[in-house]
Amino acid sequence: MYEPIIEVAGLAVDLGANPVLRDVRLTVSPGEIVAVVGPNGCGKSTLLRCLTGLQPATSGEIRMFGEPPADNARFWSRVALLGDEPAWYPGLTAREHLELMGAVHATPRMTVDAALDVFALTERADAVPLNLSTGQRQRLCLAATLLRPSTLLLLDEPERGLDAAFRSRLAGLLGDYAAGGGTVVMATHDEGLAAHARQVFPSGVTA
Ligand SMILES: Nc1ncnc2c1ncn2[C@@H]1O[C@H](COP(=O)(O)OP(=O)(O)OP(=O)(O)O)[C@@H](O)[C@H]1O
Repeated sequence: MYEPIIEVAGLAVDLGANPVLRDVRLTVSPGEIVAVVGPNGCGKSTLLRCLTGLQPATSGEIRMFGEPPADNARFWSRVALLGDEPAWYPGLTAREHLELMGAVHATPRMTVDAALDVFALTERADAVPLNLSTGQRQRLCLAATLLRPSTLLLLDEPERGLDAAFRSRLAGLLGDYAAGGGTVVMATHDEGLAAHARQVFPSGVTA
């Protein structure tokens, strides 16, 4: 049976007096990779926040896995979010941050050593995040997001700080995730990442 993971209809969001989103329509099926694209300020991050339930809609309907998004354990057991850079735990190394992620999830998608390898952090595993470069910190964020079990990735500008080679590698990693049955929705300015995805504008118009 056809069961979309995400259904958005008539979504409108006002932030203060600012009409940010109007009449957004979006349907996402399992295994899809969707890139939310468009210029700065067009509402990409706002749409992603609405999908998590962290941003209330002014009007319209959002269904995630068939029900309204809810900030609860059941929702977050299926959804892995990459948003802004997180607050880091003082004194914990890159490896220890990943070990924490592995420890709180019964079935991580990969081992810590594999995540360090995939995200090219093995040589810097014993550094604290604040002593990593911007791109290395972003790779650590991505490693933590991909290590935890999920069926839906919501990624806000996953390319932030990454060099061209790693952006290309990321496209492959997201393709592998989708090939394994996962679904990806990302806001991105990266044409390479978007080229591997179905592109939508926050206005709901398909590219
Ligand atoms: N708290 C707020 N009050 C009023 N307007 C806001 C608020 N937060 C964001 N906005 C505005 O909402 C609009 C959409 O912002 P959003 O971050 O969703 O855009 P975006 O498409 O993700 O942009 P970018 O490509 O720069 O990341 C912008 O015009 C922004 O200035």
